[in-house]
Amino acid sequence: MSRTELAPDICVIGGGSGGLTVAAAAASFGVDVVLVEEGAMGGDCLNTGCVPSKALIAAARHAADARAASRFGVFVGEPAIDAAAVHAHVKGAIAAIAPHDSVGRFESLGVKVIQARARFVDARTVEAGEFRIRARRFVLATGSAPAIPPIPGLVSVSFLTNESLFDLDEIPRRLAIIGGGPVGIEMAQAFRRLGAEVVVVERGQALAKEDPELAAIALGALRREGVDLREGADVVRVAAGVGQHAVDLFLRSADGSETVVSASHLLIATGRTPRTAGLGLEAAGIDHGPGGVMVGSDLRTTNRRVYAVGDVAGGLQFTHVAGHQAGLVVRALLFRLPIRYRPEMMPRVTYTDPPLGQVGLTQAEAARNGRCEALRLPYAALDRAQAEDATDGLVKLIVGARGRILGAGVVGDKADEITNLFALAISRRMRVSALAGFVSPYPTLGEAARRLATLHYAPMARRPSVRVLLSLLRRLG
Ligand SMILES: Cc1cc2nc3c(=O)[nH]c(=O)nc-3n(C[C@H](O)[C@H](O)[C@H](O)COP(=O)(O)OP(=O)(O)OC[C@H]3O[C@@H](n4cnc5c(N)ncnc54)[C@H](O)[C@@H]3O)c2cc1C
Ligand SMILES: NC(=O)c1ccc[n+]([C@@H]2O[C@H](COP(=O)([O-])OP(=O)(O)OC[C@H]3O[C@@H](n4cnc5c(N)ncnc54)[C@H](O)[C@@H]3O)[C@@H](O)[C@H]2O)c1
Repeated sequence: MSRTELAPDICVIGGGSGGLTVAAAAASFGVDVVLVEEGAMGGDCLNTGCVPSKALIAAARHAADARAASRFGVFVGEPAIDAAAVHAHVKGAIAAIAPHDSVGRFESLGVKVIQARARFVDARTVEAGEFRIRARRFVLATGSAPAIPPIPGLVSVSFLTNESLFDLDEIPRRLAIIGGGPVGIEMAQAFRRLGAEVVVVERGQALAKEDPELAAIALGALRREGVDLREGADVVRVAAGVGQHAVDLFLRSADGSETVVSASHLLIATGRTPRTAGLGLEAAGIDHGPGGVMVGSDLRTTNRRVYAVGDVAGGLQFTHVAGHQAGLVVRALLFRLPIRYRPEMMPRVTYTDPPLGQVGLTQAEAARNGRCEALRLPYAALDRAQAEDATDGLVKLIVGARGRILGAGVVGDKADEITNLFALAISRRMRVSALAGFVSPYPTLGEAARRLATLHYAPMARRPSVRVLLSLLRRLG
């Protein structure tokens, strides 16, 4: 097959959160960019990840709010759930954002978009459809796919992943979820609120990457809402069920006891596999392993012409991380500025209700690195939380030597938004004095930041030297 030769400045492989950011930013400076995308523009986040999951969570929150309204003296009764309308809302959210990520928009920015599968044929050439692309630099942003665990019997039953879940236009009668990470836990609460019975089977601890004290509050809320969360349980076998039960899960707990969980639907949420297969990475001299493409803190692969960003580069798998890495790569490609990706600065939020946000080090991580102070403020101490009857929450601030803010974690109402404030503090390497010195509007939940900073200084007020100084000043009149 004779191919059309292209020689752009930059070739981006993958049109998801990472790839689109690189392409749009580089094109906005007039750089010649080719973008290759084999599937839907927008990648996982828009089509099968963040956007549909958050749209479903929003619908579910309205159902939960209706149920909880009686606490405030407002009686609306048990909400009726119209599954088709919920599905339409989810698809509507995707459709509203899709034009921003579309081929048309990128072409209008000056990007040449090739809709085909890309594959390296040598260290500086990629083939995609009818094109042969020899670019000055390549950016690999092919994302990740759901990891399917090797559970006996799984291949012979039908199951959902994030790639098929949002096409459901019914609410499962009984949903079993394997995996208690952010995907499993967010979806468990959403489907439970929309009327499904939900069982989550997690072989270790649910939300294990989070501060256990904060995770316990989010998971407690799920359990109170009726999610059957089974931690420390191994799925030893899966088989087709009978009658209403499409699937049976055979579980073994840590104590050796065995149980069977039957469900109408099964969701696999056991992590991700970087999309590296079929990319010709060997031909290009790009080292990779099960965790993804190997990159240094400069985001360069073992082929100096090729950078990798987002899920395919392993590490933290979030849209904002892919976008941030993309921005760093653009700075390097266009302005030759050095890159130093700092994962410790990256915030994350699990969108449970209450949500759980974290940035910087958790208390346990900080303690491993040396002495630190963990300041804690329960939501019950915040007037706004009392007014909202949203006292189920906790804010933690981890402070290191000379008052340096090392980390912060929030679980509670609007923790997702409050995390932004702490992300700024960490990214600017602020000290706790910066949080003590700003005025926060009353009554807000974000006031917690200033209140925690005040707690840091409280012991100082009890120091004898401070008392002596105060009495001296008093005597001066
Ligand atoms: C259910 C779910 C919910 C999530 N919620 C959140 C959230 O709330 N917040 C958050 O920050 N993150 C969330 N994430 C994670 C987030 O979706 C990913 O981290 C993000 O999409 C990664 O972006 P990316 O650019 O690396 O990959 P992707 O967005 O997956 O894009 C990769 C693109 O590359 C294309 N591609 C792959 N191989 C080739 C090839 N050979 N040739 C051409 N094109 C190719 C793919 O078709 C795809 O479009 C969620 C993930 C899931 C599964
Ligand atoms: N709010 C957000 O930002 C958000 C939401 C969803 C997903 N994500 C991203 O997507 C990534 C993938 O999420 P995820 O939840 O699929 O993966 P994950 O790796 O975070 O969690 C998977 C869980 O499945 C468990 N597991 C694995 N195999 C199992 C088995 N055979 N039986 C029982 N349990 C098993 C693991 O112990 C783990 O707790 C996350 O790392 C996150 O970065 C982010």
